[in-house]
Amino acid sequence: MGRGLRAVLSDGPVWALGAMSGTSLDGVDAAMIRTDGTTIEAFGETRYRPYSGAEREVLRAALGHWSGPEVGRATEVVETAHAELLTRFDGAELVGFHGQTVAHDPRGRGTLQLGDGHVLSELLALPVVWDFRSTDVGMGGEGAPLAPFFHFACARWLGARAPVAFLNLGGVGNLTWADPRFDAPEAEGACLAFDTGPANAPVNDLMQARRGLGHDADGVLAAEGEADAGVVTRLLREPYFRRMPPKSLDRDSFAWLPDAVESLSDADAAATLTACAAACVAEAMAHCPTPPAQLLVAGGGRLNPTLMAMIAAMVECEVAAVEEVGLNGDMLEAQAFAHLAVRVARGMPTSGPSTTGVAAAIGGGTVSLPGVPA
Ligand SMILES: Nc1ncnc2c1ncn2[C@@H]1O[C@H](COP(=O)(O)OP(=O)(O)OP(=O)(O)O)[C@@H](O)[C@H]1O
Ligand SMILES: CC(=O)N[C@H]1[C@@H]2OC[C@@H](O2)[C@@H](O)[C@@H]1O[C@H](C)C(=O)O
Repeated sequence: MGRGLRAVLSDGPVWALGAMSGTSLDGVDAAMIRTDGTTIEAFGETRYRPYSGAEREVLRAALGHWSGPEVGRATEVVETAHAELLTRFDGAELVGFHGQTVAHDPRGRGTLQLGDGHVLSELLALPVVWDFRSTDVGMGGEGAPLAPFFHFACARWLGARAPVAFLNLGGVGNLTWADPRFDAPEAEGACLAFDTGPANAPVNDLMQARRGLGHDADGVLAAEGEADAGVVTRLLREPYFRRMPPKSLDRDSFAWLPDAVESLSDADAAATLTACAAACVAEAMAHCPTPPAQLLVAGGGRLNPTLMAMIAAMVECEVAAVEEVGLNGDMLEAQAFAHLAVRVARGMPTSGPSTTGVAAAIGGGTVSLPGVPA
């Protein structure tokens, strides 16, 4: 049996390659993991391919668009970057390709991740699982977050005996509370997940606009400023924070936020937007069914000491980067889509009522096989 087909048809562990282009628009992460879709057996090679400044501008121009020339140009950037990166890996049997979200409106127009998995499948001569979010949205779910069923597998992998919380601080933040004492992530009560609020994206946009920089490196600028409590309070008064989870956000869901810091100095604006991200996390913790022993943080925001200190000051439990328990905080999302690809290929669910709000646990995603026309 061909390697690719074994990954789809057998039920044993396989090497899966996952790729994620996140809402921060910084680049593509890719990672191998050996899994049967339930149990993580090993973590493998990882690689990163940053977007150039010009590529990032093409992606940024497509944000909020559902079709048109901006989307066409951004799709080309996404496909080229993934082709460059994924052809450098050896030994993968299956690929999970998330693509680039440019628009997400689950209760309205749907969700859009750029990049055609069929093209990638032909190029890599491997089965590619892609378009992970559409089915969930089509069935009434939020379409996000999808990493939670992988976080549940991580909680089991690290041998946790009590509920743990995973926080991803990307462009947007998302939280998973997972109880590893359950057998499966879709079991009622095993997971609760949702987007916490804006995380790095507003700070990145501020740095781009005011300083021509991609982000506030090490939170240095935010540390020099003073947060405007009025802006933080206004954000937390948004109806989103009253909604019970599951719930998800678009990258730029709170479009008024940049204007609210317009009159502040660079440092005060950075401090305010960083405090907003931290306050959203603190607000989110109140939704955990039971207090987790630890808040394990992944995503680029964990490398921002100012943001991490603000979060630690606002929440009750211990806050630690996922590296402290042996995971890779830069690659957790790429690994998630490798794990989820195996689940999709094998007909296992990737989301459920407590992670996306979908009516019943379902497996989203399209499987493209090389040599089989789209
Ligand atoms: N040393 C650092 N200091 C401050 N911020 C940092 C640092 N390193 C990374 N970041 C932030 O993390 C971001 C990248 O995070 P990450 O790669 O987790 O996001 P993403 O995967 O694109 O987003 P999402 O999870 O929302 O899809 C950068 O754009 C930057 O804002
Ligand atoms: C629609 C979309 O792409 N959402 C992303 C985004 O980035 C973080 C947060 O918002 C999360 O909901 C999701 O990504 C992660 C990987 C997820 O689905 O779990």
